[in-house]
Amino acid sequence: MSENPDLTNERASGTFETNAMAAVIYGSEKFAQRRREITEAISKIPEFQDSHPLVFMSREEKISEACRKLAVLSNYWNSLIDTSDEEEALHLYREVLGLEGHPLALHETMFIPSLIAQASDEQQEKWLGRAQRREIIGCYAQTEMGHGTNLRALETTATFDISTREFILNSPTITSLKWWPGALGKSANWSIVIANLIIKEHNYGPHPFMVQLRDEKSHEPLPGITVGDIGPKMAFNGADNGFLGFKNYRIPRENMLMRHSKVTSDGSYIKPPHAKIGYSSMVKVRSRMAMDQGLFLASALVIAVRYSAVRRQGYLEDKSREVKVLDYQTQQHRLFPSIARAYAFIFCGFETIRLYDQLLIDVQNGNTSGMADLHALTSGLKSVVTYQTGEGIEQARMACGGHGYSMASYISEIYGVAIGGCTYEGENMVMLLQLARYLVKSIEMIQNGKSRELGPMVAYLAENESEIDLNLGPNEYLKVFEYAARNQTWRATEKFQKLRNSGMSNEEAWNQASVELTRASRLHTRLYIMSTFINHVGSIVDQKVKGVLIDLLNVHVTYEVMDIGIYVQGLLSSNQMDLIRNQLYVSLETIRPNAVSLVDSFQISDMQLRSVLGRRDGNVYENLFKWAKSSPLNKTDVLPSVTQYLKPMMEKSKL
Ligand SMILES: CCCCCCCC/C=C\CCCCCCCCCCCC(=O)SCCNC(=O)CCNC(=O)[C@H](O)C(C)(C)COP(=O)(O)OP(=O)(O)OC[C@H]1O[C@@H](n2cnc3c(N)ncnc32)[C@H](O)[C@@H]1OP(=O)(O)O
Ligand SMILES: Cc1cc2nc3c(=O)[nH]c(=O)nc-3n(C[C@H](O)[C@H](O)[C@H](O)COP(=O)(O)OP(=O)(O)OC[C@H]3O[C@@H](n4cnc5c(N)ncnc54)[C@H](O)[C@@H]3O)c2cc1C
Repeated sequence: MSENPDLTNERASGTFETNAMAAVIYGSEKFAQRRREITEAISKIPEFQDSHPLVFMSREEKISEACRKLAVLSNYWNSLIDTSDEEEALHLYREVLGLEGHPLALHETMFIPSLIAQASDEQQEKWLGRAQRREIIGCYAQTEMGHGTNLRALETTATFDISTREFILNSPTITSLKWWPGALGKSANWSIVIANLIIKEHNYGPHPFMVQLRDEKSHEPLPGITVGDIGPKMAFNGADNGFLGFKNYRIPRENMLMRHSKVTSDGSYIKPPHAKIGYSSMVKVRSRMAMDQGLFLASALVIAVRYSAVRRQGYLEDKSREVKVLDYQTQQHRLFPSIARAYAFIFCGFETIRLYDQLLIDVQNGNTSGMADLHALTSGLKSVVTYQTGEGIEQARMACGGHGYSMASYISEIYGVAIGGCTYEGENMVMLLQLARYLVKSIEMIQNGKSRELGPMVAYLAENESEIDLNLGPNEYLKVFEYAARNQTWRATEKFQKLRNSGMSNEEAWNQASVELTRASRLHTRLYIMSTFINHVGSIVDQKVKGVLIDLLNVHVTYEVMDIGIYVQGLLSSNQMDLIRNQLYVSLETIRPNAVSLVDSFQISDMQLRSVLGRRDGNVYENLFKWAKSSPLNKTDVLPSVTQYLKPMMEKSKL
């Protein structure tokens, strides 16, 4: 069937090449091209297609379908991608397995990265190759039923037995059961387990251990291990998140991951070069999250924008034909700022992934000085990005009206998966407060006359306000944001200090100032996102692409400043606020002809999108009908439940 003419016209009105834009989104022409090649190659392998729509499958079927595809994938892995390239691998996973989770997700995202960052050279020799060849399947078991955020309260113990040179793992209480780890429930046979290291009754706190959970031949749990699936979740139901308990389960001394902390055979403990070095796997995932969430948001927007270009409802001036809903200003206001955010998140994602890779090298060379900065940055970024992604996806769903609520849109699934990110890798509020610690310390440095020692990301906290001329473009909006973030950070810090100086304990003063502190963290992070977006656009060479991204940037900066209006009341007059509001409306109109091309440029395939509404060809209605007819409820005209219950009930009512 040919393309819906409404979408053809939209594409014709685009002022730039989507391949050129994809090269900017994905960091290079080479990677953008590789993505297309991988997608093309996959489309030719019929076994990678869903055997029937995932939304009609039970949880067991989803997990089984994911395993089937993983097994097929193992035959093609080396021919489809450069296996040393993480981004290619993740693209392949997204295409083939989609986003509902699968038994290798944690293997790739946490198990292998933990071995790389935490295992000694000898340990890597023993396990890393096996993991990379997928001879074993691993997971990352840290969270417990009673403890997730506060790692210092974890209860699982690994007690060193000097006589046998083994660690004895125990889960002393019900609350100490590991709870949530992905792939733990049924798939993984090994795990990195985070447990308190106990030597001679001294607790050295949480440390990572390499633990075999299941027999490599029979896959049966090993004696001393209780393991299973935690049940259905809001989304991610293609993954078997699990529980795990230990009863006097022994592992060799060599199974504690010993790149940084060490336990010698006589039970001596060697401290790591940085107290939080064992948290690196979490920083790794957090550093990926802006990119991954940006792609979740992008997926929802591809669906909503394409659908809005074929959905006609109501009239503007021309009463002879209903208009595309994309022509309504309210629809544009609902969707276009999120397009801008998706671009901005992906640009930030590339930056934080690069920073993590550099930090990994630095730490391996003994330099841990960058850890605090990256921890603060990624803590704030994961929190703001996951929250705004959830908001944006929900708006995309509503922008699709009734059909958005149908699983045919697939938006609810994207939403469910994306908002998991508000919780995993550290609940958002808690991570905002981690960043706040860093911001408060920065203010204290300024108060103590040490402004010069501030890092580049917080130097603005020491600056004075300057006059704002909003006709000058994005950099002036950046100054507005700096004003807001600086003011809020000072206010929140001063509140905390005042409470503490009044005699309150440090902890209680912190708690009483914490809402204000999280507000400071959000503003600081949104400033970082804006400045990364501006810098990125500034570096683009292709003038057509750059022109459109400047338009998108204008949507971003005006929308963001309007959104934080309450924090800039002392800086901007109501006339200036009106001016910004009008600039936003003008920017929405400017971006309108490029809206479809901007979402096309994400180059997310129909296979990956799984959305009837978001199809590239725009043939929504006929496929929606086809999709509904394929519902298992439509296999028969009269359901057994009607025969068994409703008919007798109706018959009885007739008497
Ligand atoms: C996600 C990648 C996906 C790729 C997908 C690809 C797409 C494929 C498509 C679909 C497939 C779907 C696959 C999706 C995969 C889903 C993955 C889900 C993964 C989820 C895994 C988990 O959730 S694992 C568990 C995570 N748990 C947490 O994050 C716990 C949070 N808590 C903490 O981190 C800590 O407890 C704390 C930081 C909050 C506090 O720690 P602690 O009590 O020890 O410290 P203090 O508060 O006292 O602070 C002391 C001091 O330390 C500094 N500090 C803390 N952490 C760090 C650090 N990491 N680095 C450096 N410094 C640190 C802190 O700032 C303090 O400093 P001061 O100077 O004293 O202020
Ligand atoms: C989809 C998904 C996948 C996951 N995968 C894994 C995995 O593979 N491995 C693994 O180990 N774990 C995993 N987890 C667990 C996850 O990491 C934790 O759920 C997360 O870290 C949050 O911890 P919590 O559940 O203890 O929340 P809690 O800390 O109990 O949070 C509850 C509430 O308390 C508040 N709160 C807690 N502490 C503070 C504080 N200090 N100050 C202010 N407010 C506070 C929070 O803001 C929140 O509102 C996964 C979770 C999900 C949802």
